Amino acid sequence: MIEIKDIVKAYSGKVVVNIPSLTLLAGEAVGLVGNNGAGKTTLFRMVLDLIRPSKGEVYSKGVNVAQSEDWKEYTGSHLDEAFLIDYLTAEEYFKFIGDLHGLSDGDITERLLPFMDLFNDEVLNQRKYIRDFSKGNQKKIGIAAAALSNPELLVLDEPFANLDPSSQIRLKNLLRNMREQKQMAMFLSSHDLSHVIEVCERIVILEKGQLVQDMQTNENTLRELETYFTV
Ligand SMILES: Nc1ncnc2c1ncn2[C@@H]1O[C@H](COP(=O)(O)OP(=O)(O)OP(=O)(O)O)[C@@H](O)[C@H]1O
Repeated sequence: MIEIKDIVKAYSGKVVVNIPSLTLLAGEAVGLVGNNGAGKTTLFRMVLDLIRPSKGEVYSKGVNVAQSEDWKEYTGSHLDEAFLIDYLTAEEYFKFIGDLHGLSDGDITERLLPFMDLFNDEVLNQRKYIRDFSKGNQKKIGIAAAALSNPELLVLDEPFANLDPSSQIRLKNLLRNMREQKQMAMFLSSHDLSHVIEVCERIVILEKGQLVQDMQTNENTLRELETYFTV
């Protein structure tokens, strides 16, 4: 589904991402972990063509993301609050995103149903603009909007950050359900090792821009990651 070929991103001559090769299969959930500044967000930004690599290419279903808009049809993403529209209510924003994908109001309502537990009565019918929501609730809005089109690929940067413990568990279960029911491929970054392992069948570790490990998750993965990050 996604093929990263020999990408390098450098700022002022300093290389911040350098990945010779990384492939995500259709329906596969890959968790990206790594310490602050490892290059996770920069990698996502290149996958979503928000920034261009200094060298190399990202292909989505065999097409260079920098040379086509086709991938936008089947890719949902939420990296940060800049993806939201501050001056809309949550409902207006979902309608805006729904319209982009040709969804009716009924479709939108139906597709938001699985998010109701996560929303915890704090997202819909609040009569306030997105800019006035808490960081955690803004994140919930962004994730729901990213998933609204039932994308084949969902890219989320630190989806568990800023969420309270109950919301983290609800989100984890929601992501697992979306994977199972819709065979949605996912590319998620997280500093929460246990949650990301529970959602993803494969974990990739980035360190200083380099891919240092690529592993299938199993019952030992959490211990292995904790050992890796214990320095
Ligand atoms: N526009 C930019 N100009 C200069 N340096 C940048 C820019 N964007 C990112 N960087 C640098 O690239 C490196 C990787 O940053 P990035 O945000 O991708 O890391 P990250 O793994 O997402 O970190 P975190 O876990 O803290 O969110 C950092 O050293 C960062 O300072």
